[in-house]
Amino acid sequence: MTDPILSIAGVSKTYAARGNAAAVTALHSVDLDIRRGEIFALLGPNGAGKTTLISIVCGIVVPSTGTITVDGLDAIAEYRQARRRIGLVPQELSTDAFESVLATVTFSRRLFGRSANPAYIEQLLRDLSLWDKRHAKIMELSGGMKRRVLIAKALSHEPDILFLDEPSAGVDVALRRDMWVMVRSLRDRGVTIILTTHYIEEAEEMADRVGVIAGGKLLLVDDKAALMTKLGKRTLDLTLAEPLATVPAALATWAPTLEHDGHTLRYVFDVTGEGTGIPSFLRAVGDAGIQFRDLDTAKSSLEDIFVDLVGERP
Ligand SMILES: Nc1ncnc2c1ncn2[C@@H]1O[C@H](COP(=O)(O)OP(=O)(O)OP(=O)(O)O)[C@@H](O)[C@H]1O
Repeated sequence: MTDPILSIAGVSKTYAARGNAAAVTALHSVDLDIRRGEIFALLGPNGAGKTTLISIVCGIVVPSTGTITVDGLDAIAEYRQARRRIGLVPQELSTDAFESVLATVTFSRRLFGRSANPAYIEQLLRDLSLWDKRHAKIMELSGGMKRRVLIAKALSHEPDILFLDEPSAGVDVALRRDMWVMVRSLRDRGVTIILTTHYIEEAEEMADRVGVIAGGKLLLVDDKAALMTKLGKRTLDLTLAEPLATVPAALATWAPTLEHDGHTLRYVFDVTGEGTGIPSFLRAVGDAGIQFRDLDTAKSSLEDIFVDLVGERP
């Protein structure tokens, strides 16, 4: 791969035992390279280690082992320079309740040592529909507006990499839509986006590549399309002219099932499997004298793939 913008190598994290709580290993030797300009979705159930990984990259949590390189900079030894490249939209807003929107976002930019750029901040607030609220105090804003402020803060210093931690959690439809429009336009401008999610649809809709994490282990990383093809299954449903009581022995090779009280003959196959395929199955159906009225095919969703891998719904 050409020159990743972010490289995570052998990163583990064990939170030490405290009081009655035992030590927790939240990450087990994670290796991950993020490509310049991609939208990467880190998909995993609660407690998988997503937030821990993001927090390590952003310098909020210290890893137990491993290295992180941000655009060629060591994220620990060259923390300030590396951190300047990164914007983080956390799950919750923790400070600034009494500040105005404009002051908060302007201050965030200064924190990263960037010179003032009122025109950029104005455009950012306009893009996030916050300009009319620029003089409002954070505490006066609705939950959705506070989320928008978090995004504005994360983008205030013009980062090259944007992390979105569970961007859709507790967000209404309008904000979600605005957010995705914005993410796509940021990507078009060359910003690399990494989002964590346990919503499959989000990964399916937005990501160029997907990484599946569970129990602190990165189980796989692949192009979304390749993942769907490689691991995807296809279902062929035949709506039968006459219902069947049992699957005819002649079709045993394909192991189809009967659904809807015998009205549907369902054949599920692995797209990469040997000897599978619709034509041979349909020939066998014809040879067995089975008539059908309709035919429907469907690909498995990322959700089905995830359940196969992780053994639970995200
Ligand atoms: N500060 C901490 N001290 C001890 N254990 C922690 C700490 N933070 C996280 N953990 C544990 O590490 C594991 C991974 O948690 P993490 O928050 O990274 O997962 P996550 O994938 O982001 O989950 P969620 O989707 O629920 O936010 C969990 O078992 C969690 O309880």
